[in-house]
Amino acid sequence: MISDKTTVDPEDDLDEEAEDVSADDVKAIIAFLAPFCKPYRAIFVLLGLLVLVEAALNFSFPLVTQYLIDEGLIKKEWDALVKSLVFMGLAAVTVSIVALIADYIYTRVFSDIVRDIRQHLFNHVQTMSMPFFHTTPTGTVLSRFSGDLVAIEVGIVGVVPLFIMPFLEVIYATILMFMFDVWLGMIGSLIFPLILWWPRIFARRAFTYAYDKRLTEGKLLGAVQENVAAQPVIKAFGLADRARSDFSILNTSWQTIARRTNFTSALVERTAQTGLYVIHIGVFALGAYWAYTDRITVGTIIAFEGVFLSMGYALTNVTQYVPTMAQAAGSIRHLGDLLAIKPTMVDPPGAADLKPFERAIVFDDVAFNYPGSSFRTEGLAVTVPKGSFFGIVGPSGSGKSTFLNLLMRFYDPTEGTIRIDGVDIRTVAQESLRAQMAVVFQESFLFNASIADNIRMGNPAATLDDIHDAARQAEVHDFIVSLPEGYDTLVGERGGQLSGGQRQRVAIARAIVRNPAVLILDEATSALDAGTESKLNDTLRRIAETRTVVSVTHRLGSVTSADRIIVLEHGRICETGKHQDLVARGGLYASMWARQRAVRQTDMDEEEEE
Ligand SMILES: Nc1ncnc2c1ncn2[C@@H]1O[C@H](COP(=O)(O)OP(=O)(O)OP(=O)(O)O)[C@@H](O)[C@H]1O
Repeated sequence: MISDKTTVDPEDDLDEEAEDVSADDVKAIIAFLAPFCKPYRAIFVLLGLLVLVEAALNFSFPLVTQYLIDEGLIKKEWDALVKSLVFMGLAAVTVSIVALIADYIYTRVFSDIVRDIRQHLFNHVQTMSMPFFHTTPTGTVLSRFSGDLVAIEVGIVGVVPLFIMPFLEVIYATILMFMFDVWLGMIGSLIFPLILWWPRIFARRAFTYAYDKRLTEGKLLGAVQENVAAQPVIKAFGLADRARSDFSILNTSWQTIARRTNFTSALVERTAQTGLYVIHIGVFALGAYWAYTDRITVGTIIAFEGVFLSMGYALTNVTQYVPTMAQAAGSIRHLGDLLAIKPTMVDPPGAADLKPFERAIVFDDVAFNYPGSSFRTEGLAVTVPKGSFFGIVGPSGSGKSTFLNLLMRFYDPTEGTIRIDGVDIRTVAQESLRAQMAVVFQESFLFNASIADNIRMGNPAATLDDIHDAARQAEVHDFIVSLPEGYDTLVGERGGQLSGGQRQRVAIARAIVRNPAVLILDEATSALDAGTESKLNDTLRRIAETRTVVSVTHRLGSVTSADRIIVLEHGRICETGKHQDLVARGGLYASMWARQRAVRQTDMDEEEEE
C-alpha cells in the first residue's frame, strides 16, 4: 500500500517520452476511465449506434457517386440520376442530423466524465492526512487539477471526432478502394506507411522540443507566481529591474524554443501532406489513364479519388491524435499515482465517536519524529485535567507545535499513547476527536468569504448573535462594525484585506464560536499589540474557567496565570510547574522571563522618554 508519506514527484508532470502510445498505456487508460464511464454506459451504446449509422451513410456516398456518374451522367439514365440524387440528399440530411446528435451527446458525456474525475480527485485530496500536505508541494497537487486534467479532457473529447470516426473512415475507405479496383487499392494503400511512418522522422524531435517548451512555460509561470507573491519584498528592496531582466532572459529562451517547436510541428504536418499529394497525383494519373483506356469507368476514378482523399485526411487526424492520447495517458498515470496514495491516519474499522470530554488528556511517555527529519521529541508525559489552562513554552524549534500536532492527531506518536478520558485517540473517529477541539493556528488562515462566514466556519449552526458574541470576546466586534459592509465584508484571498492582528482575532472568534471542550492556541496572540493582547488574554482566561485551554506561546505574559506550564527544549520537557515556581527555579523559563521583562522595560522607558 502506498501511504500519503509518499510524495508525488513534480518531475512526473511532463513526459518526455510520451509521444507514443503503448498497449500498456491503452490498458491503463481503459482501466482508469472504465469506472467513470460506467454510469453512462447506456449513452455510450446510443453513441455507438449513431456513429455506426453515420459511418454507414458515409460509406455509401462514394458508391452512389460512382453509380450517378456511370449510369446517370455517362449512360444518361434519368431514373438513375434522380434515384442517386434523392438518395444523396436524404443521406446528407440524415448524416448531418445524426452527426449533430452524436456531437451533442459525446461533448456532454465527456464533460460529465471530466467533471466526475475532477470531483473524485478533489474528494480524494480531502481524505489525505497532514503528512501528505507537509511533504507534497502545493504546485504538484495543483498541476494534477490543471495540466493533467486539461490533457485528459483534450484526450477524451477528441476521441470520437479525431480517433473513432477517422478510424472507421480509414477502414471503410480501404474496403471501398479495393472494391473499386484492386490495383488502384494497392497503390492507394502506400499512403499507410507514408502517413504513419514518414512524419515520425520529425515527430520525435518535435516532441522533445514541445517538452522543452512546456518546461520553460512552467518556469515562466513559476516566475510570475513568485513575483506576484514577492511584490512587497521586490518593492521594498528595489528589485523590479532585476526581476524584469531575469524574466526577459527566461522569456527570450521560451521564444527560441517556441520558434523551433512550432516550425518542427509544422514540418511534421507538411511532410504528411506532401506525401499525400505525391501518392494522390500518382493514383489519379494512373486512374485517369485507365479510365481513358476504358479499363475502369469514369465514375470509378472520381469516386476512388474522393475516397482516397478523405482516407488521407482521416489517417492524418489519427496520427495527429496519437500524441494527444499519449499526453492523456501520461496524465492519467499521474492521477492514478495520486489516487493510489492512501491516507496514513485512518480510523480503525467501526471506530466509535469520542465521548464528550470529562476528565483529562494524558500524554503517556510519547515520542515522535517527523518522517525524514532529524528532529525527535520524546519523554512527553503530561496530564491536562479538564478545565485547566495549560501553557507550552520553549525556544523556537523546541517542538511546541509538534505537541499540538500530536494532540489533534495530525500525526501519530511513534512511541507511547495519547489518551482522552482513558481512551487512546487512535481508536476513535478522528472527526469526533477534532469536533471537541478548536484551534487558532500561528498562521490565521481565512477563506475568501465574508467575515461572518469565516467565523461561522467554526460552527455552521451558529446564529448571527453567536457570531457577534464570539467576535466581541475576540476583541474584534468593534472593528468589524466600523467597516462599511460590517460582517458582510469580504476578507479577500487568504484574508489579505485584513491586517495580521485583525485576521488573528477573526480566527480566534472562529474558534470561540465553536464552543469547544478544548481550545488550542498556537501563538494565537503573536500579531496583536500589547493592549489588545492583554484584553484578549483576559477573555482566554475567562474561557479557560469553563473549558480546557492548551496554549503554545513565546510570550510568557500570556501564560502567567496558567494552571500548569511545560517548558520544552530540543523536543523534551525540561521544566514544568506554575509561573511563580518556574521563575523561582531559575532555569530556562526564568531566564526567558527575565529577558522578556528586560525588553518590555526598555520599551516602556523609550515610550516615557518620547
Ligand atoms: N512537517 C514537518 N516535517 C518535518 N519536520 C518538521 C515538520 N514540522 C516541524 N518540523 C521540525 O520539527 C521541529 C519542531 O518544530 P515545531 O514547529 O514543533 O517547533 P516550535 O517549537 O513550535 O517552533 P516555533 O516556536 O518556531 O513555532 C523543527 O526542527 C522543525 O524543523
